[in-house]
Amino acid sequence: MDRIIRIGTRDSELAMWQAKTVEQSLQKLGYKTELVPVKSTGDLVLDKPLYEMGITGIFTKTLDVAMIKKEVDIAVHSMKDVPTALPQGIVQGAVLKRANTVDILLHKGDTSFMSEDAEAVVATGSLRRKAQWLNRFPKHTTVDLRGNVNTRMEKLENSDWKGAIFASAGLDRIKKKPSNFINLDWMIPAPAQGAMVVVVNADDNFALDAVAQLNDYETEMTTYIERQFLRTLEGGCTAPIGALATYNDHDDTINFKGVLFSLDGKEKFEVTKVVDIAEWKKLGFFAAKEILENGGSELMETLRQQLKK
Ligand SMILES: NCc1[nH]cc(CCC(=O)O)c1CC(=O)O
Repeated sequence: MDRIIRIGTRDSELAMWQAKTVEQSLQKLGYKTELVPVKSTGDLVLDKPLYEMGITGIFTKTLDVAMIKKEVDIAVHSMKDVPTALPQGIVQGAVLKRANTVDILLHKGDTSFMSEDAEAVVATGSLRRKAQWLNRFPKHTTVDLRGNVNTRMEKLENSDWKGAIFASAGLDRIKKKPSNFINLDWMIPAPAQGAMVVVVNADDNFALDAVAQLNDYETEMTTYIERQFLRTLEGGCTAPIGALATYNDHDDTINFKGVLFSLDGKEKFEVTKVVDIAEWKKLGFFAAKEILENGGSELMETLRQQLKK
């Protein structure tokens, strides 16, 4: 146990909280650790929408390089920011027990704009959130909002927008969730939202053994289903896709809901499934196939054209 496990992390408040949580768990198991904060391009490049940069791995790229160069031994990520295909030589070591998966709207006290016929401006940098918001509130407009959680809250404060959309988990973790929020329980979260993943160099058995002890099997399974759905649909583009799988322990089943939207939110494909736990390995694949075979593949092709750089 003498080796020090170097934990790579982005340097935002949320990322640091997540990495420290992993660090504490490893220390409790008796491991020596060191935190290595790294600035990532996701924080640095803020003048262009993320999807225009053509990389899904915008948040993870810098840490991937640090891993491959063996500057760090493991890295902690918000799992929803991690591309479905990991770089060669890097493997998933553990998925931590999932937190709240819901998206929330932060507002400024007045929520009367949340009606069918009101006009309002709501901020989000996510295509998935934008499409689902416009699907529900067709008369609203959305504006792009990026940066880490803290920056986005500040921008909302200094704007005339009615509200902005966040993942509850991010604000809960850094204890910055204000009282003026609404749970968007109708919005389907990003695949793996609310889950943290620890990635490890594939040839590092010491770190693999250490990290494996942090894995939560239920979260590993449900995020696998959601990311398989995403991977089967996406073909390498950041489309408006949501997915949520939950496990019911009373009858040993999985509930799954997956959605695909057009950018303006007007077109919507949805699949809902309840299956026996024995069928979990292919659930995401079959759900995606169902959408693709019912018109979803045409929409995916349109999205690929629209999002192409
Ligand atoms: N894309 C940024 C990001 N990545 C992970 C989280 C929060 C934690 C999570 O969703 O797991 C956030 C912030 C947000 O979406 O508001």
